[in-house]
Amino acid sequence: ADTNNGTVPTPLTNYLDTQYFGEISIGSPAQMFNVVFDTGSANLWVPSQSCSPFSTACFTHNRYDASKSRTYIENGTGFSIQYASGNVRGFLSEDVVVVGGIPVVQVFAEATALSAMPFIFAKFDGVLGMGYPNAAIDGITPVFDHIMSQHVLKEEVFSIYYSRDPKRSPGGELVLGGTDPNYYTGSFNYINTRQTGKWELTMKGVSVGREMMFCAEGCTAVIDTGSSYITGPASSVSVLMKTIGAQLDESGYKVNCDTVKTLPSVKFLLGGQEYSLTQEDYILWQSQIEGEVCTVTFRGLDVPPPTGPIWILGANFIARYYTEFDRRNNRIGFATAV
Ligand SMILES: CCN(C(=O)c1cnc(C)nc1NCc1ccco1)[C@H]1CCCNC1
Repeated sequence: ADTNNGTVPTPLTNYLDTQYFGEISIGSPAQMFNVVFDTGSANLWVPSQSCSPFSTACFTHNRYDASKSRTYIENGTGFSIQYASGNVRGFLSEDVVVVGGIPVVQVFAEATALSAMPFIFAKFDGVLGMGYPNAAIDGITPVFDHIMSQHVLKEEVFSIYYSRDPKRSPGGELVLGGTDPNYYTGSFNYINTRQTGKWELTMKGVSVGREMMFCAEGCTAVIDTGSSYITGPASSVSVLMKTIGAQLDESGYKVNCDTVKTLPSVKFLLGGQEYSLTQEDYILWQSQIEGEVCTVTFRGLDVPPPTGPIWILGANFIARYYTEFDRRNNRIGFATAV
């Protein structure tokens, strides 16, 4: 692919500040899919033409049809991925996948069963894992690793911009091979990833206002471009929510919209820098039939040891801090998003 100076931008769609996805193609002729570029996982899956009609989540999305692709290569190995929020089952296939105009021959999963929760709410069809190879199920080489081995990228990095304003276009941007100065200001602060071969950092504390309330002894922060919210250990998040006067209901933590302007900043101490989120950044203000609803974009999630306890910094964090994922130096860079 003729990549302009070795960096390749892909525009992303922003759905309600909670889902960001971009278009890829699989097969010849091209079959188009909307996928989440997800640093929290390392496999590519899309719904399959052969999914059961009873799998509503599968049926309501674009589906890959191997019989219509002349570059399809059969594999058939079983596949199953388990997220905290749901699961995906299917089988492996191989075909030409094009991301940002760069073609790779890729082993991916055709999903034949998608759990209704949460995928009936997905505006995207599938997930393109941007994680490290050792996080990939079935030992499959991830898409970005195939792209790196083509030596078409200026740098072995990729960057993510998520817009905060649903009306703003583009809703976001993935850059393969570099960063896009149009979407950040100032310089990057870099933090080395832990040796785990995952996009995770050591966090030195979480403060509310001026008080450090959590993770003072150090904890793990996963930078997950595929998660909408920030999650932390349920006990910590419930204390944090009590501090800001949020109530938990069936669809998450809510605050009275009148109190939003008085809410404190929440700060994450990473690599000697404090990354602050103001109420602007962590409150999702939605006008619904019953009036204004203000959702706090934090969720409690207990990840069992040895992986957990962890904090997951998702889209609401990335929307504030433009993020560069550096595979060459195994580090993550943050700059203030514009
Ligand atoms: C994609 C699966 N994920 C979701 O959190 C998720 C689930 N279900 C829906 C409907 N949306 C999700 N993410 C929307 C989104 C897009 C970009 C930012 O957030 C996570 C699972 C763990 C690894 N990381 C990804």
